[in-house]
Amino acid sequence: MSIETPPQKSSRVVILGGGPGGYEAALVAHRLGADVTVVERNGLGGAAVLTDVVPSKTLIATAEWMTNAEQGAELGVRRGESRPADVASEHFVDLSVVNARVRSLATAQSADIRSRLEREGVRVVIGEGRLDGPSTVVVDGEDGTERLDAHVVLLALGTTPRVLPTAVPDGERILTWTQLYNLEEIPDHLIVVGSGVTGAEFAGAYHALGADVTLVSSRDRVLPGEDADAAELIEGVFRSRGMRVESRMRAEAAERTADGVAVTLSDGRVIEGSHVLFAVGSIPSTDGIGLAEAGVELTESGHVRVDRVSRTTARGVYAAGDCTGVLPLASVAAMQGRVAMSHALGDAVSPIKTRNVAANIFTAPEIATVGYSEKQLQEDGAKYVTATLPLARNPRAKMQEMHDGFVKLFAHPDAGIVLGGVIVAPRASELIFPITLAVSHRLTVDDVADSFTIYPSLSGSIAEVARMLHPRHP
Ligand SMILES: Cc1cc2nc3c(=O)[nH]c(=O)nc-3n(C[C@H](O)[C@H](O)[C@H](O)COP(=O)(O)OP(=O)(O)OC[C@H]3O[C@@H](n4cnc5c(N)ncnc54)[C@H](O)[C@@H]3O)c2cc1C
Ligand SMILES: NC(=O)c1ccc[n+]([C@@H]2O[C@H](COP(=O)([O-])OP(=O)(O)OC[C@H]3O[C@@H](n4cnc5c(N)ncnc54)[C@H](O)[C@@H]3O)[C@@H](O)[C@H]2O)c1
Repeated sequence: MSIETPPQKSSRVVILGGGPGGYEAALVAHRLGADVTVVERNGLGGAAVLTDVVPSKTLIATAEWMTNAEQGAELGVRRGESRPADVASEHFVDLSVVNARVRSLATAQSADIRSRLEREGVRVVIGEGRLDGPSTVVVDGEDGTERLDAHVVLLALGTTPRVLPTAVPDGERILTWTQLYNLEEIPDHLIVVGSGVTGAEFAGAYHALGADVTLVSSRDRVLPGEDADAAELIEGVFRSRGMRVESRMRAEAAERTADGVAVTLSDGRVIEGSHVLFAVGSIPSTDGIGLAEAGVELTESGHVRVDRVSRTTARGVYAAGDCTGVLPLASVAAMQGRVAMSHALGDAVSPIKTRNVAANIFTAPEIATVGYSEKQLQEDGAKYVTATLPLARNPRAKMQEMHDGFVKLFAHPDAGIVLGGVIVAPRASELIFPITLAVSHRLTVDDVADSFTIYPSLSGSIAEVARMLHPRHP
């Protein structure tokens, strides 16, 4: 694919949105010689830092500790002299302390990003921005209204939680995930509606923190978009730990009761809990800010239509991140933003390849994936071979009492090129990298199998699965 790269150094760039799609782009544009302004209505770092990635993964750090503590008994850990008590029961979580830590980490990271941008010479304007045509951004800020003319505009607007009109959040009992971090006590019974990645992560985390959890899942199984074996395993783990999963069920409405919430399900039943969390998807923040008037075309779902170098349909206007609906991950948002600025400012650029993106679901165990999924390979009618090794066969996993998980690889049957992989394991997010390298650089299963791994180590299973896929030519 040939890409025109107009030389536009010393351009004025205005970026609407200070999340990963926006702030990473700002740094690149500044380095490429542009005069850069970032307009943000909340805080730098965006939803990623203030309400989504950073707070959820910080909360999950405590949940992970609790999950590990539960395993202590199996490893022979006892508290006190020869007292065979269950270690987990000796610990409880003080949610007010956990959430204070979550909020302070998020605020500090947001402040760090702002100072980094300003130190490098990027101007930050706090206020609500909108387009007035393709090359002017109008900001309603603390100091009144300001018009910013730009050669290049980047829309990095992100999304906000989808809200059901029959279950309007009140921030106390009926919640979106952005409102969870003010809770002072672990809910007695948290009903989580939606079993996508957000719902599954919070359901797992709150269960580990000590809440009773009911997960309302509209599909046959939780995590419908993920590798089927991985999703089935996680649902099994959820159930075996005592979580209730209401499958093929939708929440129709939620209302407050005297001491909690009542959630009406699609089969007419009403389930009661102390709190309900709605994790039913997100809406792009693209409405009412002059996009259509400026020639920026939106898709039916309200996302900004972009090509593989992040151009919108309006000349000089680019878009990055969740507002494009390409792949809602912080890493992808940042990559789209960098690609947009490199393209706009005439630097070398390669179009985004979402095939190489690694992603992780922070349940316990985690699910990490990279490259082609089995579903994509089947839909494309691609030739592939696959092998899976249960974690329980790995010596290190046995030593650590890790029972649930596996390593799975997909490869081309003749050339042996690694096409994709799935790891379900504690800290799978850290283990996936060798497979990411293999997928990105078209390494073969033999390349992976011939590399030394530590004995004993979980990564030994990656080499062993690769060995199982050694192409045999007649
Ligand atoms: C609960 C949860 C957990 C997640 N965990 C992970 C994870 O572990 N790893 C991962 O990679 N991804 C994760 N994601 C996805 C990740 O949060 C998003 O992909 C990422 O935030 C996208 O970045 P962005 O820059 O597009 O948007 P955002 O981070 O949403 O930033 C957009 C910014 O634009 C601002 N804005 C919007 N409109 C205007 C306007 N008109 N004027 C001024 N400012 C405006 C908003 O205030 C916001 O700050 C998670 C998502 C959720 C919901
Ligand atoms: N660890 C991570 O990287 C991470 C974490 C969270 C989110 N994300 C990103 O955000 C994206 C969106 O994930 P998400 O989970 O927020 O949204 P989603 O749209 O993927 O999932 C929402 C789920 O709620 C269900 N649902 C909708 N209405 C319902 C109702 N009334 N009752 C019951 N269920 C209902 C939907 O069928 C869907 O399965 C993910 O694909 C991922 O890319 C990433």
